[in-house]
Amino acid sequence: MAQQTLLSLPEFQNVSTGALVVKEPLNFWGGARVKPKDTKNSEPVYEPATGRVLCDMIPCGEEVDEAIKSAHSAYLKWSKLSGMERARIMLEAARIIRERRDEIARAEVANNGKSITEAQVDIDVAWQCIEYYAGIAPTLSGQHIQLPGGSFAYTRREPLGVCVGIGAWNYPFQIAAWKSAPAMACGNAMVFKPSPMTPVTAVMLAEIYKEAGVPDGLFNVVQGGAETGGLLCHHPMVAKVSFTGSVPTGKKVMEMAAKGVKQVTLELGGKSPLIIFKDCELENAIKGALMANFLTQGEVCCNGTRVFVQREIMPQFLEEVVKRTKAIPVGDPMCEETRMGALISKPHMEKVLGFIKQAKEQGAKVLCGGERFVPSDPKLKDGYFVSPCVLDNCRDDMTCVKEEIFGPVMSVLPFDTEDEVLQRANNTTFGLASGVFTRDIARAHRVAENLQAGTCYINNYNVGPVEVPFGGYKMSGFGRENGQVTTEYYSQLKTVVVEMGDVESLF
Ligand SMILES: NC(=O)C1=CN([C@@H]2O[C@H](COP(=O)(O)OP(=O)(O)OC[C@H]3O[C@@H](n4cnc5c(N)ncnc54)[C@H](O)[C@@H]3O)[C@@H](O)[C@H]2O)C=CC1
Ligand SMILES: C[N+](C)(C)CCCC(=O)O
Repeated sequence: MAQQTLLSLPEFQNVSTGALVVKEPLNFWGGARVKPKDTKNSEPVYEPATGRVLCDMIPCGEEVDEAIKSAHSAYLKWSKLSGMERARIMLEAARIIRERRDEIARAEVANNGKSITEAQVDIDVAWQCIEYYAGIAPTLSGQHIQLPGGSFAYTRREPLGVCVGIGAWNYPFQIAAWKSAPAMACGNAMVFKPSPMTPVTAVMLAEIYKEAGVPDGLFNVVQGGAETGGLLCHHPMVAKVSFTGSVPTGKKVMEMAAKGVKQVTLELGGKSPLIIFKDCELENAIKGALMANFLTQGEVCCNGTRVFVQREIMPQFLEEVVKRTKAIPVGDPMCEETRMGALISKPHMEKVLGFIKQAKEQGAKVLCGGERFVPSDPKLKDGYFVSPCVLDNCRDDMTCVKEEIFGPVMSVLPFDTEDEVLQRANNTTFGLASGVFTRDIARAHRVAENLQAGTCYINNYNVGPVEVPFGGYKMSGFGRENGQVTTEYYSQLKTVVVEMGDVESLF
């Protein structure tokens, strides 16, 4: 099969698994792709569905400084525009993403391994996020405060300056949009570092912003891992770091940012509870449990992986969940019929399989899946596929119930009473999301109030409209993404006090 590169855009729209090769530089600053200075630390990036090398990720070293300076010069121009002017450009970017949706989705699939159907939704969420913050940009305003004697004060909502975004590999394009859209709406510039495993699509977003008319340097992409991330977090010209990833790395980012007293948003992992009461609408609860566990091969931070089911309905619940889990079409992520693609990497696949093995050793029962899956298509034989797994006989003290697996593994736990299940659901250091299925309206709101998590879904799971704030409690992080409130995390308030009379001095 002919190899296709990102430059051949018309063919790219039909690119199939195993065919894409990315050769262009993946850094972007000053309004253009930038070749890395030093290729010696280059790392191969794999296509998860085939195990084939897709491109090389060449980490940025000292060039990070150029990207940050480029962002700063753009910030000086962008921050002087009115909200309406910024909105017009952001709306144009959203329009271009809509137009190029399938092409971006295909690149995302080749790099991440998730199904094309999901990738298309992710790209839709990305343009919706930019559109949403374009709408908010002109509404940003301060307050007028009347003081005695005709004096007054007013507040100005001002940008922070250069913000850094550090992304994870599970939603590469969407995370870049979730971070850049509110940052730009508030008048900031951004330097974004994708995960070294998913370097391909963030730079497409950079090109789209440029085409839409942002000043050169407003949204930049630097490639790299921990070292590059460290350079960004330590840089004196950076005002804020917004991070998505694991708890241990989040702590390091916070420590580095603390040295420069930089603001931080941390969007970390979870081990979220989904509570299914016997009075639920069972069909919806089953669908909810599947949505809570199997999107993006289970590699979703807010997944409801501890599924608490009231004992009386456990048999019906398990029978139906297992039947539908077994029926999930796993395979070529570029095919429209596929509902589950490949995990991000071989080591990650092995880690997930290790969790399942350990769960069995600790007494859990595998009701289905949990094995490496080799699709019949020979080109997928080295892909990182795992059959979706449902674990029964789980106890709260098992590793699979306590730790984030980040794979297609649902742990099911019986419960008897509301008080008991709330106590067990909250018995975790995480607090990203939670869910409850019940027909009892009072119970639903009581449970939502008592769950210690940044989000509680009532009678659904994993819906994420961009209008709604998203973020964690406890060790799942702080700060929020999406929703109106996120402008507060990308801006600062200046108070201006105006004296209309004479100065009354004590001296
Ligand atoms: N909250 C979420 O959405 C996600 C959570 N995770 C969790 O994290 C686990 C490991 O995944 P990783 O991608 O390895 O997560 P990670 O936390 O190591 O990496 C996330 C990002 O931080 C960067 N980074 C790593 N070390 C850094 C440092 N010292 N300074 C600054 N930046 C640094 C990485 O290059 C990447 O861009 C997963 O198995 C999962 O449990 C992973 C991805 C997303
Ligand atoms: C599943 N969704 C889209 C609602 C949230 C994804 C958040 C993340 O894992 O970065």
